[in-house]
Amino acid sequence: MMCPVLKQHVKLACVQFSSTADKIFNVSEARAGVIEAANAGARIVVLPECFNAPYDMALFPQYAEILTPSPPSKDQSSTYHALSTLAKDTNVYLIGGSIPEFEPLTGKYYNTTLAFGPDGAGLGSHRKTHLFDIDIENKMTFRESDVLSPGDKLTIVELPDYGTVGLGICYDVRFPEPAMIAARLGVFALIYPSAFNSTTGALHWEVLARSRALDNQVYVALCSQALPPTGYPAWGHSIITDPNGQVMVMANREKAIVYAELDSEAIGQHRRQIPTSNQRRFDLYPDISQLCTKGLGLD
Ligand SMILES: O=C(O)CCC(=O)C(=O)O
Repeated sequence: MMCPVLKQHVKLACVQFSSTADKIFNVSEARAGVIEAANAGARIVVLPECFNAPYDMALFPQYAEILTPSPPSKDQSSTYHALSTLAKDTNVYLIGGSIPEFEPLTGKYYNTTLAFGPDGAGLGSHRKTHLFDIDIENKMTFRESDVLSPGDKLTIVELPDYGTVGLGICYDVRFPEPAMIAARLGVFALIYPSAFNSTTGALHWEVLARSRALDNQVYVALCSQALPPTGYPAWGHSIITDPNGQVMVMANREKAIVYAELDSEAIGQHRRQIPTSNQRRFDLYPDISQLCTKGLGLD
């Protein structure tokens, strides 16, 4: 098992805001938030799930973009390029929330996050692997799979100044296995652009963030959309937890930026104090990080 390494202290920010029907406005909101976070000293900045479009499956195809590093044609808006430029302008590692993706070869749609380095280069992408299909009577029904296809790989991205992070999107946080695999392979943080809702957010948001952190003794960041005046009732409460499962910071439901200093010593310290990572009984159950290497983080 690889020991997670955070090479140096780093300030991480979650930029929480709500998306509207106006893509240009949404991208400008993201830009303003990332600039503010960078000016406050953040070097890893995270945006919410579906930040450039309404979180509404019926509208996904209308907002979806082909994700390509090649320059956009004049009538093709490109969130890819806006994010790449933003990372470069602000000198941050940018985990670009998620955006609706159209894959022209297959005609499929995905919910996809993009990661960029401070030079603007794409570092990796993650297509949501577990689609949000739930039905809680009279409270919350959602079926991403009506429109979206699931991604078929787990994603670990290297941020050269700091180490590696595991990426997931929102509902992915409910699944401990990918988080565990990423942690065993040495990530210092699990990062999930998200948009829970009033029903499941109240039930499970904080406990999921804390569980993934404590299970794996790594940092966890969930960056949510804020609660909009109408439409999808995003839970907000962007949260960063430490490797001991404690909440370092949590927003309310309004627009906000939350910050936490990730300490390069903290993971090792918590692992020495409560050494579950060395006490696993692989004679009784398998080490899933050894079983699953398919597509892992390698675009
Ligand atoms: O897991 C949940 O309760 C919410 C998930 C969600 O909102 C999403 O995946 O977009």
